[in-house]
Amino acid sequence: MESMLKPMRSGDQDVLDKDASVTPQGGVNDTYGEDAATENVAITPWARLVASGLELLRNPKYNKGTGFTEEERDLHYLRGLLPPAVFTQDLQMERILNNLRQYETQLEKYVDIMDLQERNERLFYRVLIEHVEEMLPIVYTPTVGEACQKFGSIFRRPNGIYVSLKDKGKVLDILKNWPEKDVEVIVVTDGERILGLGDLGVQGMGIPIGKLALYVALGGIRPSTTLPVTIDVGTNNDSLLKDPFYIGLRQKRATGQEYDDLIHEFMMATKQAYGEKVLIQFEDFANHNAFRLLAKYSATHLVFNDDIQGTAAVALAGLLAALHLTGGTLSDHKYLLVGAGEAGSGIAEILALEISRQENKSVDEARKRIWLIDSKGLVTKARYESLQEFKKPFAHEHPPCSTLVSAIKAIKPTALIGTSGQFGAFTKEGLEELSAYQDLPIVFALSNPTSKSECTAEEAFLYTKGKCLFASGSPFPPVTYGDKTFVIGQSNNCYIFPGMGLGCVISGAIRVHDDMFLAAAEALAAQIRPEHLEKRQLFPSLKEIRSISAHIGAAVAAKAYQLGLATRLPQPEDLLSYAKRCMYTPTYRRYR
Ligand SMILES: O=C([O-])CC(=O)C(=O)O
Ligand SMILES: [Mg+2]
Repeated sequence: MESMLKPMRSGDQDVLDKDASVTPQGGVNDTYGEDAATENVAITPWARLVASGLELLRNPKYNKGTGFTEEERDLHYLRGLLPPAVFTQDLQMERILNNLRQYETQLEKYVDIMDLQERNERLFYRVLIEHVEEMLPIVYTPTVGEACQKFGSIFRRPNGIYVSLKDKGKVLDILKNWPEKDVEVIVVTDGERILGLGDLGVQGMGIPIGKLALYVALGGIRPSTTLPVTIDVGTNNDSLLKDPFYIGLRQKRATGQEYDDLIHEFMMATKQAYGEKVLIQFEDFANHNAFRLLAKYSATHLVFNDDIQGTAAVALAGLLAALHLTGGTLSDHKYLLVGAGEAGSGIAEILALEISRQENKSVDEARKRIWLIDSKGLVTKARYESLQEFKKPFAHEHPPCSTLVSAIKAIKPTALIGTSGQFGAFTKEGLEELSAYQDLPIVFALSNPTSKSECTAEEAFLYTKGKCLFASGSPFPPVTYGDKTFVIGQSNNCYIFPGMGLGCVISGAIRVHDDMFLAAAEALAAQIRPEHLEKRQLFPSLKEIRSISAHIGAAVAAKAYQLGLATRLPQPEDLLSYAKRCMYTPTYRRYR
């Protein structure tokens, strides 16, 4: 009795440590080893504090600036730290937009609006959500491309996690430095193929930041659960290596085992830190890594590659919408994909899969409608041995064609889909040829940003004499040809990934299945109405994107449940209304 009451002396701890039956082991969720730690093991004293005063104003997650009410100013030690006026969020938004519209360049607008994200997160998302068509070209494609090119010069406050070769063996520790422990969506790049702009090294970070801003604004994912990551293994971009303001490792890209080891450590650390259900979106990796990493980690992680699968699903949705105007089915068309990288082969594969489902035939049979042309010409059987794996299934028997025009003449495609990253690849001659033998040729110029588009919207309508069904990856204004004005649908994966993320999160999916992308594409295509088709608009307006994302999220979640990949049980009865209810809204909360 007496011994039980004796206070423990420090020496006793050593006795306890030696006795496995009483040494604390930590629970299953003791990711950071805090519970398992003994007196001899160091841990970090993480703490959560209630912010007040100036700290509250400097905390973007909670700051409301002039939006704090009189009562909140008293309660939270803010009185005197703010000018006397109290603004509504509406008025604050108007002020932000007024300022933004004064800037002459898009890059200035980018810097200004991203600064707002660092000051007042809710106001930032309110502006994005309510002015999505105006804001997307700034925070996202095309301006984000320029922002990445100049990321070192415009760098102000860091956002997200940078994992570099210097951090080998410490990636889990790095994740612990991120203040949020409940992470649901990660977008990760290694910066090697940023849009169509090539290797921008660590400066590719603008892309994960931009994509995740869209996950929140367009897909309703909670901002605190998003994590942008850039893995810096060096860059082969000589001008960046010479740029004094470059913010990454100043070395050539690591490859092989060294590269694979760092990626693997990161992938393992994410699971350890955030569990099985964290969604990881691979973004803007170069071809030679993109396909490999996707194949490798699809089996063990909740991952997808946006440039392969997201772009493919959005293009498929555009093609399904186009059928309303051309008539017939997907298998009545013949597709020529210009550029056979991630997007090109992703589109080819999803198309083949959808055709095989619709027509009840084999995927191989369906692939016969689909042709690829790359920098070496038409992908044919004769080139089989030298082709990269992902192109081989589309190598058909055919005499060689070295130019696009000769391929169009020979194949006579009804849909021409560009993912080449080559500005001007769709020439006047090519488009004229394409429209010579059909009434409504489908022309998708998907390369980003605008400076890499295969043709402009105007060129597409001009050279096809107003016949084409056009969509582009980057935004274009409406085009008037003759007495008709056409609205240009943006075939950009931003229609798909936010809803995909929402669907995964609300269902607690543990793997991404191709059928979830088919479901997403069909859900997007179902949003097309006669008023869109009248203007030959193959994608609904981005103004409706939150509702569209909810539909996509519900369709993706339904598929995840159907496939047994969902863990959030029981399944909600009405997935659409559940998806809507789960979406983040940026109105201010009242603080007590
Ligand atoms: O970011 C975009 O606009 C679409 C995309 O994934 C890319 O072009 O790599
Ligand atoms: Mg991309």
